[in-house]
Amino acid sequence: MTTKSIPLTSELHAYLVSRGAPPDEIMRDLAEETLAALPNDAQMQVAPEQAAFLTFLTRLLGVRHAVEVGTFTGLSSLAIARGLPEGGRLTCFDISEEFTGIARRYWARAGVDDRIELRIGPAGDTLRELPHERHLDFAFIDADKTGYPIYWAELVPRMRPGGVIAVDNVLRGGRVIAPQNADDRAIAAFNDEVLADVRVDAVMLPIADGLTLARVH
Ligand SMILES: C[S@@+](CC[C@H](N)C(=O)[O-])C[C@H]1O[C@@H](n2cnc3c(N)ncnc32)[C@H](O)[C@@H]1O
Repeated sequence: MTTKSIPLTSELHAYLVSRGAPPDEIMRDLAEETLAALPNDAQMQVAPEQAAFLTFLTRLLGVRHAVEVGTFTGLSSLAIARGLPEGGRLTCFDISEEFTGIARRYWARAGVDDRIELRIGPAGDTLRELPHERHLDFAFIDADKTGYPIYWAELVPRMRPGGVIAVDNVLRGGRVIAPQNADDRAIAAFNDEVLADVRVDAVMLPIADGLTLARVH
């Protein structure tokens, strides 16, 4: 019995990943290629247990229409797409053709490219092009941290009642309680905004760098 999440050593993390839903060969290759091609950015990928959780959650919620803000080389989008049923759709938003060029290849290899649409451009602008209706079942926010309040403002009114928004990096490596830069301060303020938002019920989970799940009323 413990009243808080236990710290994960590298060994314990490897155990958790191996006994949870370990990444398959395609996801392992994607992680390896990302590290080789983009060594300075590879840490932006979601953790393997988060990828497994995103697939699980997408299936659990019966998601048919999902959005991702911040696609990078495609690990989280691949995980979400794999959880979609036949006919399900994932719309991805990113600013980088270079990063998402890698994503496109892995979506094709995994056979999910036909259910993913990629929109390139600043998500603050491109999200506004989505229908102004409550049509989204699931959204994952994992882009530039100062943009989170904008993405939240665009997404919440578009979620169907009971739809869920997942938000990554809400702990900022622990720095949310003593912010050291603009991104830390943005996330600390964003977390306060979510807590005060009467349109949602939210929980903050200590998965990887912290993941908030918000259910929209
Ligand atoms: C943390 S990474 C996303 C990681 C991804 N979820 C994964 O699991 O691989 C953040 C991404 O946000 C994108 N990004 C940064 N600023 C953006 C903006 N204004 N609009 C859309 N995407 C943006 C970057 O190009 C980068 O690919």
